[in-house]
Amino acid sequence: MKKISLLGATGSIGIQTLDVIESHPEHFKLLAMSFGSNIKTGVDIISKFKPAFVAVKDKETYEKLKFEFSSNDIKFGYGDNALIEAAVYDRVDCLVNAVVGSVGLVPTLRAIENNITIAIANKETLVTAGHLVTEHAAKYNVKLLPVDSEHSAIFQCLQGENEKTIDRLIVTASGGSFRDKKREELHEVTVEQALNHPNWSMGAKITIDSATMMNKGLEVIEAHWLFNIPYEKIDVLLHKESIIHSLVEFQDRSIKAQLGTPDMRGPIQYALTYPDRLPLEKSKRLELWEFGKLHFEKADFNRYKCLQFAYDSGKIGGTMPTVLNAANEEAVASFLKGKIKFLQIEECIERAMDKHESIAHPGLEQIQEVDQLTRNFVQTLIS
Ligand SMILES: NC(=O)C1=CN([C@@H]2O[C@H](COP(=O)(O)OP(=O)(O)OC[C@H]3O[C@@H](n4cnc5c(N)ncnc54)[C@H](OP(=O)(O)O)[C@@H]3O)[C@@H](O)[C@H]2O)C=CC1
Ligand SMILES: CC(=O)[C@@H](O)[C@H](O)COP(=O)(O)O
Ligand SMILES: [Mn+2]
Repeated sequence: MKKISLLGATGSIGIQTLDVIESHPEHFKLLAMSFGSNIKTGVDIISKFKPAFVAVKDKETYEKLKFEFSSNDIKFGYGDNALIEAAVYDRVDCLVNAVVGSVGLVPTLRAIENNITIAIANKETLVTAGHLVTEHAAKYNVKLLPVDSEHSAIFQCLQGENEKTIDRLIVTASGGSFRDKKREELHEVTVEQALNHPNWSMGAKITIDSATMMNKGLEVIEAHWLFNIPYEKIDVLLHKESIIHSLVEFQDRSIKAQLGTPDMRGPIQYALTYPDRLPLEKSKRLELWEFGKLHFEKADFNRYKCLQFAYDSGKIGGTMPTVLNAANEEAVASFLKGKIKFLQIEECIERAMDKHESIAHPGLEQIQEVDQLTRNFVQTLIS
């Protein structure tokens, strides 16, 4: 029985992780969880799964939960320390980090220090401080298992392979909600249009990232850290059906790909069962004849400027990816609130990166300081 802590339980990945846990009660037990402030969904999850510890973002939500579950034996906490407490609770076997944003960084580092296997969906943590996370994982001999569909695909392609023989990673991209629009048509697009992803139902932030193609940029940096591959050997391929989840090319020009219907429960479950597999309940079998054709296009870096920014920041390294990520988080949150237009997201990121001089080999405090300064700077551009 694997004891699991789940950060971001009320989110898109969180709910699908709970679905996987629920379908294999003999294998998985939810011991601790966290969420932000979606109390209605949070209460439903707590009532059903009865975890031993629950962390929430703010005191108000905490007080309401304490009252709601006063007759139960469940412990509650709130704020940053509670998020860490949930991550390492009772030395769980596996932390599923499905929170959104760089808030997931410190809990991940603390879980690694407690020798807890990390199933990582929270790509912002790897983008903002990939060197700290991977160095920590190596130091404590802890596994970092990918949940993101592309990285799970690459990870599955690499099973049984010698990593020295990898020639190239090919990360596939759907193109997002505006893939059929020209750049000139993006000036007046709405939040509602941007949230309409063609293939996946996901949280708001990642859906906007997918529309700007920043999601793919973040994934390139995520792949760099997870698989220790230089940026020159990571390509992005437009593939509008999201059926091939990514590919690996080896030195002998052989290419392996991982395919499946777009269903995040597959990668989530694989991270939880690795190196084994279990049946995936209620899953649709992929029948390639239903598609007939699959489509591929070269990624255009002038059309998708965020993709270029991500490669640039990754190659510069140091604190530049921290700036890329923090500026993007701040700009996307403002776009979602209707404060800026869609194309201003990339303007904010470009200006934040232009202003920043990267610090090489930053420690946690420097990362946190740069993250906060970048957010403050982006706010001055918005207000
Ligand atoms: N959705 C998907 O299919 C995929 C997602 N990912 C990645 O997984 C991560 C989660 O994505 P997704 O599930 O879509 O996101 P959602 O927005 O759906 O869920 C985010 C979760 O994090 C919680 N949360 C948000 N902010 C905070 C905070 N400051 N402190 C504590 N908890 C917080 C939310 O709580 P509440 O809502 O209660 O406030 C919610 O439970 C992201 O990094 C994303 O890029 C990767 C691949 C696919
Ligand atoms: C499901 C998943 O892993 C998302 O990150 C997905 O890849 C988004 O799709 P695109 O960014 O390719 O539009
Ligand atoms: Mn992905």
